[in-house]
Amino acid sequence: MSGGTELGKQAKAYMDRGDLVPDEVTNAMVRDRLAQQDAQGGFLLDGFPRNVAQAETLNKILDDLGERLDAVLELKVDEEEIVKRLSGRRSCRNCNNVQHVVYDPPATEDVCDVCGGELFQREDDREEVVRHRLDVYHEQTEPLVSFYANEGILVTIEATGPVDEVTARAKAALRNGS
Ligand SMILES: Nc1ncnc2c1ncn2[C@@H]1O[C@H](COP(=O)(O)OP(=O)(O)O)[C@@H](O)[C@H]1O
Ligand SMILES: [Zn+2]
Repeated sequence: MSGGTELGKQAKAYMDRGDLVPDEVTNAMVRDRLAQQDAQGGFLLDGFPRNVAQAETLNKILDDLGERLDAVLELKVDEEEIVKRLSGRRSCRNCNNVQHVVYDPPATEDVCDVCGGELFQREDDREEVVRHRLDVYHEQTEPLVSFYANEGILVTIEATGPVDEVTARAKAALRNGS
């Protein structure tokens, strides 16, 4: 979410607290993005929808475009593992590379392996905020599991383990639709 605009500043305040940005903001972004040329041959949405209202809006947007979702992928991970992954994440101020203090430690502490820029911890990756994001998930996002199961397009995988294994599991599950 880039800097200066009033809307950007408002959104950042929600994000830093670990709350969802208001639906008007995200819905408009998704509507605009899906209308662009390169989305016509297919698209993958990551982190949207995050609540039932967004899911209903998404169905309307897709109806208007004459499209529909083929699959919704649910990644299941133990909660304490999620806390470890996010609270140990470090992002580069310069090139947006993402590393992890334990799982992908930089050669020099707090220095990006890719560009030598400074690694920092996102405000919302602080442990207290991660735990709040999990509460928000259970309250607002988890209902989408049954929403999409009812639509018959939910695909669930266990997302614990090495990145390449989880990637392989996701690809296989999306091919088989189960
Ligand atoms: N669909 C959405 N609706 C509302 N806010 C969102 C949505 N997606 C992302 N955000 C905002 O952006 C923040 C960070 O997004 P998130 O997907 O958790 O980041 P990451 O995938 O990098 O961990 C969220 O906590 C929330 O404030
Ligand atoms: Zn970098």
